[in-house]
Amino acid sequence: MSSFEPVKIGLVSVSDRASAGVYEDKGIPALREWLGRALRNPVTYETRLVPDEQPQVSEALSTLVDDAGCDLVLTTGGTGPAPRDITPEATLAVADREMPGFGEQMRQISLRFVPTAILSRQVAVIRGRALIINLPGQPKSIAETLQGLPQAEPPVPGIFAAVPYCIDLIGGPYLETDPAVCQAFRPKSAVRPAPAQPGSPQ
Ligand SMILES: Nc1ncnc2c1ncn2[C@@H]1O[C@H](COP(=O)(O)OP(=O)(O)OP(=O)(O)O)[C@@H](O)[C@H]1O
Ligand SMILES: Nc1nc2c(c(=O)[nH]1)N[C@H]1C(S)=C(S)[C@@H](COP(=O)(O)O)O[C@H]1N2
Repeated sequence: MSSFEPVKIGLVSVSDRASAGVYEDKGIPALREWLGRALRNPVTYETRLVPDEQPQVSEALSTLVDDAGCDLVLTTGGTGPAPRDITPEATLAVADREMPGFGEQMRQISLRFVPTAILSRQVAVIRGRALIINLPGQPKSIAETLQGLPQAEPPVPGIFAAVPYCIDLIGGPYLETDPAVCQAFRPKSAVRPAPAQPGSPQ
């Protein structure tokens, strides 16, 4: 039994073609794969695969937060400038407050990978006691933005490093990360001692 707090995470893949079955959705598996490596908490996932339609994306986000009780919701896809890219608008439509630093930092990180990073209009917002973050649609961009480039000189922290403390501040569960994947940052005063693991000395 884990003594880390349980967390509920919503994953929303916004893709016309994946939702229509034209291609296999790789967004949700990529999100689960990265989060599964990064988080030590027991996680329950709620997933949605939706087309690029603003009402459907907003509805998915609001029900994941209000009804399913997600602490964190990550979207992938639909952040670009094409007419059907509406994920940022759908996210802002359900926002209580904006968290502009996440989008700013993701575009900076992504510039290290692709010159078209600035084409992503991704946003992050708070709704109730949940954080909602947009990621780009390219499946490989998920690990790129969440993890950054920890081996680069100087290292580029991924945006997930700031997610646990943000969730603390909005009243959510205490997220613990595997430092080999993501070194979460909290001010010293906010760091809690790690819970004892079964089999570890008392
Ligand atoms: N959910 C997904 N699963 C697999 N590949 C994806 C997914 N979403 C995007 N991609 C890939 O990343 C590219 C850029 O993503 P983008 O969100 O701009 O898609 P798009 O061109 O709007 O198409 P669609 O909405 O039909 O996925 C896509 O052209 C596709 O190759
Ligand atoms: N890390 C990362 N960021 C990225 C990309 C990428 O491949 N990797 N693709 C860019 C491109 S080409 C576009 S058009 C925008 C928006 O993508 P979306 O519409 O798939 O969300 O994200 C940008 N950000």
